[in-house]
Amino acid sequence: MPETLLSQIRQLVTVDVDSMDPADAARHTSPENGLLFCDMTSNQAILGGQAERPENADLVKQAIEEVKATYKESGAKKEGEAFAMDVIDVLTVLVAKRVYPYLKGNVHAQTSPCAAYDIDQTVAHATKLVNLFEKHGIPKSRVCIKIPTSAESMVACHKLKQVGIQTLATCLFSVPQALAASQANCIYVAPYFNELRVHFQPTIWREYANPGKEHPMSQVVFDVKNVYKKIGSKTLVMPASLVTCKEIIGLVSLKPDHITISGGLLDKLAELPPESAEAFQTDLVPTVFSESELTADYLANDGALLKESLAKDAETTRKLDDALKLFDECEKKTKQLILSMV
Ligand SMILES: O=C[C@H](O)COP(=O)(O)O
Repeated sequence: MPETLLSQIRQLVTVDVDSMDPADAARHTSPENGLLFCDMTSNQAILGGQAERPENADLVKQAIEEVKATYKESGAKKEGEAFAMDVIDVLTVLVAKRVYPYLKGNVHAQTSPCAAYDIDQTVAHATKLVNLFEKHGIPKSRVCIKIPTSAESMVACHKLKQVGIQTLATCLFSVPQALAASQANCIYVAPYFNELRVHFQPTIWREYANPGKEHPMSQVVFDVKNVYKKIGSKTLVMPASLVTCKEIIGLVSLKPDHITISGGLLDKLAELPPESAEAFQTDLVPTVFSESELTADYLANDGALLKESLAKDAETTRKLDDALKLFDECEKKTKQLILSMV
């Protein structure tokens, strides 16, 4: 019998840590007993939070020195924002490396929001990140690159698969995005249960008495799972952007493959008793999609069909664009911090 809500949830779904803080990972694992998280997810907001912590100043300085040393070797002469971006990439690896011992799966790193609507830039940034992880001893097979689910990005994921780079389609709010991600052979999709802004502006977060049934994203997650089953997709569903334990219980009732949970919510789950089996059952009914919707090629012509679907879906487009804007603000803030430390 599980002793806590967290241990119960771990029996029902693969739990990942949505944090780059090794203390969060350490509190809920026991490497000597084989209790580990599967993956560690991250994004520009999570990395920025780590970069700002005074106790991580030495890590930022280490990243700065490493980039300067590589410039010396190669003769590169980047300054300002371009230099700061190189430092962010190294810092991402150094920070992720501290959580790696608590994982049996992948470390995740997100491509720059600036690249989100450009196929070549996304491919280049993802490749650069994987190479940096390998340089620091984390093999390609244990790295997953998180890429926001625009049409261009999904074409990039398809290209990255050809060179053995694992990807996750993040900031996902619709079934067509999930179909495109599956066609791109992403290993995961991350439907955002709440739009990213709720973490920056908590007053816009809306509470539902029964999130697993009433929250509009529950139906999307449920439909993605069912559609994937129908088409025999290998892409795994890893919901993200959770605010409460109640949301997590509701999501687990939809039987996702994974769920990524922040340090604060892991702590709360570990303090709560297990729930009844009924709490993890759903009475949602899958939406019916036509054969042509399921088999259409979303990636052809640089993702033309996904572009069309996003153009018709104002809500998904707004949430995706807003997440990219917030990630961009976080990335810019981290760049300023780095430049102030040079
Ligand atoms: O910013 C926090 C949200 O949980 C987003 O999740 P993520 O790390 O999968 O992007």
